[in-house]
Amino acid sequence: METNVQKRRDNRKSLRVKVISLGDAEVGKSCIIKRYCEKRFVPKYLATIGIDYGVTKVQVRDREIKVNIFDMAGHPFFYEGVVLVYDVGSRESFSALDGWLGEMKQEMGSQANMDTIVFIVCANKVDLTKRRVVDEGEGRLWAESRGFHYFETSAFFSSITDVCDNGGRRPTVSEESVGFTKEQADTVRRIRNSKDCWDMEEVNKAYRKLAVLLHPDKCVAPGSEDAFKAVVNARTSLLKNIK
Ligand SMILES: Nc1nc2c(ncn2[C@@H]2O[C@H](COP(=O)(O)OP(=O)(O)OP(=O)(O)O)[C@@H](O)[C@H]2O)c(=O)[nH]1
Repeated sequence: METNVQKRRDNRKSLRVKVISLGDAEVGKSCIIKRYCEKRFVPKYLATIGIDYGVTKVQVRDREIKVNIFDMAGHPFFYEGVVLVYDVGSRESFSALDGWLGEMKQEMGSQANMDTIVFIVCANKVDLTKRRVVDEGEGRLWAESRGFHYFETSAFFSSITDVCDNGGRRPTVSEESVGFTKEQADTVRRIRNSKDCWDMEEVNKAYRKLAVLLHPDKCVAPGSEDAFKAVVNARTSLLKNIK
């Protein structure tokens, strides 16, 4: 028979964490959870109607962690982890992540301490390479500039069983910890999203500053190489037009 001391010791070792998944419809949240919890892929689409759709146990060092995964479903209780999912073939689902974060903050209320929550971003459906429209650099930059962990996932060929190994407090975002500055991240985003022709005056003024900021020798922010090339190309084409 188990003694009380033994029971207390087991309780101390066993932790329960609550995780929610957020993201647009059909990005693959249920499939990721099913795969993680049941180590199998369920290729059927069923619109999520319940709230509790995944329970699993993981061992992290000497601790057993019971992971309960819920969908959003409007239940304002405290979460230790949030899995933000988007479909790499849908820019809309990527752009929607800010809205999901905002909705979550609103739901948690003013006492919410977001710093104690571990955020995981799953760029899902990476197996469908031909329809991919959000590349790794862009997704990683969005996640890492907020101190979130980033994973490329596919319910077909990978799992996110590493997620709980990163448990504990969410790393605070500092320029030292992510390796790039906020200014560098904002500039990479601005340039990569720019569809307009460059204004010559802006380029002439900004080229030197941008080149210093984004040069691959100086900037390790994901996507910075593309951003640097875009700056160089813009300058080159402007110079051609002037000649
Ligand atoms: N190719 C591919 N298809 C996937 C992947 N993950 C999910 N799917 C498909 O995407 C569709 C939606 O998946 P779900 O897991 O139901 O999506 P959901 O985000 O839970 O959707 P809601 O319940 O509406 O919120 C299904 O038809 C899945 O078979 C993936 O990694 N690759």
